[in-house]
Amino acid sequence: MTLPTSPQAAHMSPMRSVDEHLGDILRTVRALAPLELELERALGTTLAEEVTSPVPLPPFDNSAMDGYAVRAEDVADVPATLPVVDDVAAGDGRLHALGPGMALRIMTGAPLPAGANAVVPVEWTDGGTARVTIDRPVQKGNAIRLAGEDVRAGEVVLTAGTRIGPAQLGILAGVGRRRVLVRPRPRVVVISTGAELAEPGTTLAPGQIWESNSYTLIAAVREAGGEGYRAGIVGDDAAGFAEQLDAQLVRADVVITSGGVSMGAYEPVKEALGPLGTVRFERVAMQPGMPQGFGVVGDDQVPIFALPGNPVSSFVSFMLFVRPALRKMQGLPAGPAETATAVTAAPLRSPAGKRSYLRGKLGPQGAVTPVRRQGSHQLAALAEADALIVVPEDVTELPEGTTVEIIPL
Ligand SMILES: Nc1nc2c(c(=O)[nH]1)N[C@H]1C(S)=C(S)[C@@H](COP(=O)(O)OP(=O)(O)OC[C@H]3O[C@@H](n4cnc5c(N)ncnc54)[C@H](O)[C@@H]3O)O[C@H]1N2
Ligand code: MOO
Repeated sequence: MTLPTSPQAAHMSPMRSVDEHLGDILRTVRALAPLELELERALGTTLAEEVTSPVPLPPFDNSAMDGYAVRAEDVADVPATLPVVDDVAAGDGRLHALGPGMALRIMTGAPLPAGANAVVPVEWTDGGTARVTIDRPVQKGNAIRLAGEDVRAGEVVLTAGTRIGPAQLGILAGVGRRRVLVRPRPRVVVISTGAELAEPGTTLAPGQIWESNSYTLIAAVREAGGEGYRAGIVGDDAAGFAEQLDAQLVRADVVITSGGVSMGAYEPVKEALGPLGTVRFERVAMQPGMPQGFGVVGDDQVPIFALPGNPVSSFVSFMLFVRPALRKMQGLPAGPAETATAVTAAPLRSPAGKRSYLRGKLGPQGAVTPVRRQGSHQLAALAEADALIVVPEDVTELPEGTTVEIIPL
């Protein structure tokens, strides 16, 4: 049997910067076409229209409390006893009018009767049903919610590009909408490659490890607003990978692969995608995550991210490159991962010529401590971290007490 040969390191092109690679990606991906969805399905999507209210909100003047609708003038001298002429409950569609010297029992949300200018909370009265004695005077307008004081008719309540969360769904329903035009959540298929990978929950055979990247990546996809699908494990065979990719393309807006992109003899992703000419494999000047592939595949030109297999590398690559792409597809502002600043609580080292994303733990007073294990395979250390510490390409050593950029996780 002839073993496949490794590509020759001598012919490698220079590394691209993180910013150049992200630039290529953001120039390639497009916002997904808008789609009308029922409200029940719209959580987490991004609005693709401006939403206005067809009516004022509240639509009519109404009571903010359970109590009695009165004219404030009639209860200026207390105690005041007034006849209770009727009851108005929320949802009462009758036209009520209040004459001088009278009171109407009224509930929260009920329409304010014509002629009334204040509501006395029941707690300030004897609670009478035929006659009521009121112990405290009220100001005009007390406990009244005026029509339009939340939203005027025709007013914009949500602008295009707004991410729909629970409160946004509430106002959509509140202005009477059943359906809404949104950019959908991108459907992202994750394919893990590697002959050594076994499903978690199974017994490990010699040479095997449990597959973890797809779980991390799918969770990260969900947090970034997408729908993640795990396509399972493909071995180190390029034909098997190509077949799986083909089968998955029908349901994917984006494909992420992990593994099979470095310099080994068995690199199925590189082998299958390289010849297509639409996916570039490059070395990006970063640590971890140096080997990266990106391009488009299939008739629909589906963006594909071929991420390195090391667990920390694939996660960091997701945060730097895939997340901004998913944001752009959702019509959200997309650019480099957002950073904050922190002060190092220990000295740091970083390779020359590469931007490092060290795993760190945030502490009190804006301090960040690098976690003890910084290997690309050290997944437990990643799980301990809550920030990536960014060390620029030209910096190799940082003393304790240096202000650094961090990417909160
Ligand atoms: N001669 C060279 N070797 C390597 C280079 C290089 O430049 N020259 N780069 C190294 C770097 S950096 C990285 S990162 C890795 C990337 O490798 P691949 O993307 O080809 O990934 P694999 O070789 O398949 O796997 C790497 C590592 O990660 C483990 N792995 C893979 N997939 C999973 C998964 N789904 N769940 C958990 N763990 C996974 C795999 O077992 C390997 O240990 O290449 C270096 N080598
Ligand atoms: O660049 Mo690889 O991503 O460290 O281990």
